Amino acid sequence: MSKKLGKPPAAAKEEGREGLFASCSFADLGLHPTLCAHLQDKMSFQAPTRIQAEAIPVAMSGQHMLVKAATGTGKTLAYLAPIVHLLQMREPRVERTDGTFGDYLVYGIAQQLVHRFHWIVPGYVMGGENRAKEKARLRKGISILIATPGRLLDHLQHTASFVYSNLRWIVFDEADSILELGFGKALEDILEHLGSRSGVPDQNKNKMGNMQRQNLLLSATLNEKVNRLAKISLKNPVMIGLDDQKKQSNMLGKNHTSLLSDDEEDEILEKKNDFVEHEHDDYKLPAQLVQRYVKVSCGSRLTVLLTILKSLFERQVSQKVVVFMSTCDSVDFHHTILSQLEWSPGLQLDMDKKQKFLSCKVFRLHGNMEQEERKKSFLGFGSEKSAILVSTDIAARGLDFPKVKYIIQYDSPGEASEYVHRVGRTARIGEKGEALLFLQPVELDYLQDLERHGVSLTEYPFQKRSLEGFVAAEAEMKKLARDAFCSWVRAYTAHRGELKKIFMVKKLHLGHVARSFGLKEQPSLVGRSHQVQLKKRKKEQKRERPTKKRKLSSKK
Ligand SMILES: Nc1ncnc2c1ncn2[C@@H]1O[C@H](COP(=O)(O)OP(=O)(O)OP(=O)(O)O)[C@@H](O)[C@H]1O
Repeated sequence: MSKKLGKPPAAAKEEGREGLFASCSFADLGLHPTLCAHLQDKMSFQAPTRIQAEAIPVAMSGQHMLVKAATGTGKTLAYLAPIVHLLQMREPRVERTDGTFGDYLVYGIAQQLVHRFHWIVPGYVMGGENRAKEKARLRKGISILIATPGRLLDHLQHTASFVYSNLRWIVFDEADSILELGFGKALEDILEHLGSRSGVPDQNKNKMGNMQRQNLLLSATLNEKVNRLAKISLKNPVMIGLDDQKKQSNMLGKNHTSLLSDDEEDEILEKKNDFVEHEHDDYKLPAQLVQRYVKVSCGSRLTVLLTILKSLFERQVSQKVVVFMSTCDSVDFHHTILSQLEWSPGLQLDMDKKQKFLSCKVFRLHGNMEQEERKKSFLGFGSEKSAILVSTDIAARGLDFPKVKYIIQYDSPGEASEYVHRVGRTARIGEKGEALLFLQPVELDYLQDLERHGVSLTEYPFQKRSLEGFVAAEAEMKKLARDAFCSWVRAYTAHRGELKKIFMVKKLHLGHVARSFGLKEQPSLVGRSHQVQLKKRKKEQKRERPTKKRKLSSKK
């Protein structure tokens, strides 16, 4: 799925933008004037973000690079701009028959970036499509190729017309996710095939003169799992965003005076050579993102979801929300509920007066949908001013929908890295954004798991809670609530004979009744008349019990 380039947010909150943009210009970074003009005039990018200002010169210098930066800070352009810069400078001009120069996982952004340089051709091979069509595209020539690992390896092994002898850059965007998806072996095979494993001399002589193959590895959630990929693909990389960690220059050699065995020493050395250390496994999130959780019992989840969505869309005319669910079936069910649920807002029960509970458009996205349907949802949600997207984790990574203000995680994501990418669909490029995680009371320990990765959430002041707080804070209010609770139960008990079979006081859950009066607990100090009612209730219950026993024994 492609990324989209948005214009810089004119009204983005200053606190979000503070520290996001660098004080230099794209030209200061050494990018070609035509490219700088294109970035500014056609894409409305006035200045580079800090991560771009750090990474672009490194990528242009030919060094390997490892980048960890928060979601929505412009990592894509950080590697793509230098690639396009170097390709458009090439003399003689890049031709389609020269084949592929860079592999990376983003297509839409590349299309916009090369607009002024028509001789540079981006393309993709991502699976889910006819292999013959992909082969035909590769035969014609693609200068910048976006690929999924499996499909790329397949073409490297089986498509004779795929020219990659000029390959100069290999970019692993969302490196940790590629590994989590089980593509570790495919990546190793790709690097082997391209002769780009460190320690192995380049097998394919590069027609770009003395240019070295350059590998770049990026993510907002680089964790220790990427160490193996980093070790086999990067040689003396420049590390960006990992500054509080040990730099590679600190790497130590083997200590021959050590009392440890060779195996133990090797293990320690292996750990010391790690690029990303376990104890610094925290993730990068946009500073302006507001993160909260709401504690909801399982039975109230759907009601709370509907209430929150309703209030979000009533609060603001234009509102874009992504709701994450754990499975495709759940997405289908909730998408239907959210898009079709009707209600009568007043007391008018006349069918004609019914209207949609949520008036905005609702889209869905998951892996079991046809490619065409997915594309439609993706483009539809992207272009709406006010809409909901119900999705599985398929939308969690890399997708750049403009103006998403709210992320709801109806089901927990599991891995903390997935949490970070889900919430990263909002608060992009300095915009404001909020995220809400649904947790059942028994799931609250998950918060500690997130804390271990430097992710902290506060509790969402859901209406019910603030009502309870309001009642509890004022003594007078509390008395009113208690009295109201007692008289309500009394009135319930006082239904006349026949109706008692319907309004059965013994079936009431008094704790729930108390909550309906804004009381956290059922009042224990109640008036005399209520005590009488309770005694009556107990008596009735007692009278009932032997009857049941009698019935049971008579059945035997
Ligand atoms: N210098 C810039 N000025 C204004 N907008 C920019 C700039 N660079 C990138 N953008 C825009 O910022 C948004 C986020 O960029 P991008 O998708 O590259 O972020 P990212 O860091 O890769 O995020 P993620 O980790 O979620 O994939 C995009 O809409 C992009 O067009």
